[in-house]
Amino acid sequence: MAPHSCKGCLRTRIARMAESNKEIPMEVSMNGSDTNGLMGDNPSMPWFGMDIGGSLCKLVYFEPKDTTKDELESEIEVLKNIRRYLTKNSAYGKTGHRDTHLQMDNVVIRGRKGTLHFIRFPTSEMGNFLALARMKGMANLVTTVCATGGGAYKFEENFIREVNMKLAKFDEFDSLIKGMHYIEAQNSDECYYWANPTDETRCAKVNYDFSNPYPFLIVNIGSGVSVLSVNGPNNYKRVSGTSIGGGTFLGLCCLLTGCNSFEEAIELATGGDHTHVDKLVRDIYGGDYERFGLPGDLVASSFSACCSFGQMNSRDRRSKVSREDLAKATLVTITNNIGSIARMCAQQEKIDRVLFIGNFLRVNPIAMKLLAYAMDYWSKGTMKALFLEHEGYFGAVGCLLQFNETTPS
Ligand SMILES: Nc1ncnc2c1ncn2[C@@H]1O[C@H](COP(=O)(O)OP(=O)(O)OP(=O)(O)O)[C@@H](O)[C@H]1O
Ligand SMILES: CC(C)(CO)[C@@H](O)C(=O)NCCC(=O)O
Repeated sequence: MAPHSCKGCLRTRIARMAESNKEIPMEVSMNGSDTNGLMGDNPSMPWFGMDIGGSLCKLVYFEPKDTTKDELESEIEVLKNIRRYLTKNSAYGKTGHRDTHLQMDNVVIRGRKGTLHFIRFPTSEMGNFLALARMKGMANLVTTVCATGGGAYKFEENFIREVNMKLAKFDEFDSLIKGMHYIEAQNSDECYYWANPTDETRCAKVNYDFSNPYPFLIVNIGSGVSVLSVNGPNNYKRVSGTSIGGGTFLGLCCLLTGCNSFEEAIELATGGDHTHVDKLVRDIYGGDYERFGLPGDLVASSFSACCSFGQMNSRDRRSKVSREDLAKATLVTITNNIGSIARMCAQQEKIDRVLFIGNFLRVNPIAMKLLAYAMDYWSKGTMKALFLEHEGYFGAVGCLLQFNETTPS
């Protein structure tokens, strides 16, 4: 589908309103000037980018701040209400959240200056989201929304049927990379690494200058994990992936501990000790396995302490394991596995900087520090784990940027 140009869009809107016998609002005038915040060849407001993933839907909303008094006065009520609703609240229903700490002011998109707002909700709530969008009058706008992620395909029909919205679909990895470069260039504090990741007293986030990025590896930890080798702005390939990702962590943690949310899982893990659950090299060797550089405190076998006969029999040992320990062991198991795949991919691609992103890293310093340590240790200091503040939002930003730039599918 070719993206709308301003006038084409206006024509389509009027035609669609006429087709559906809707009253054409006064604000859409027939002389070709659309007063709903349109300028030049830009698509009509509101500008959204959506990344509809397997677990979370990420919604980026661009709020124009350069609107003239005249434009503001003539803006239709529905648009005003949507802007007010999105920007004055930080929670939407029971499960929608705006990450206010990530908000970016004074950004320029397609020549318009404004603020980027970052909103997320579980993809399982898509039905409620569409009902809310309808209630807020979105169905009367006849607008196109940029979308990426698997859900852009899965829910395309629902958007048309329920809110009269067309999805301009963009590839999830093209969007991810474009969004990542855009945000990184706007925000000098975006990229960082963890210094002294294993020392609680000295451990710190340190700013990293990523202005000369190529080549680098992206490890996107969402529900599943994708590994991309990036050699230039439009030159990348997906080199690997694993189904054992953020969704696996949350699923297993809920099953093992009875917790009900990602936040609860992370909170439990923070108070846990994985060595009560895992078998370490020292449990097998009595110390380090020096010849092959395996330190005694390395996990030799995940989750296997609970089923071995040592000083305690397995049932006694299991009864001493807390929910916190199980959550921590799950987090360590999944994270180490991802770290190991990342390192092998980096080695194969001859890349030394690995950018870990995705919402699995949200409020999750344990995983970030483990990844930082693992990359450094196993590469003998030659590889660096990097992180970005807007960890899970790049796809949504990237597809918003591509609107009108290329022809979406
Ligand atoms: N509030 C939350 N609710 C659910 N999962 C969360 C939450 N916060 C962080 N997560 C973690 O983030 C993961 C989803 O990350 P992300 O949004 O990057 O991926 P996705 O786009 O849903 O998945 P995919 O790209 O595989 O389709 C979850 O599996 C979970 O581990
Ligand atoms: C299927 C996607 C790309 C959807 O974002 C992601 O969940 C993923 O990369 N999963 C891992 C698939 C695999 O390589 O085993």
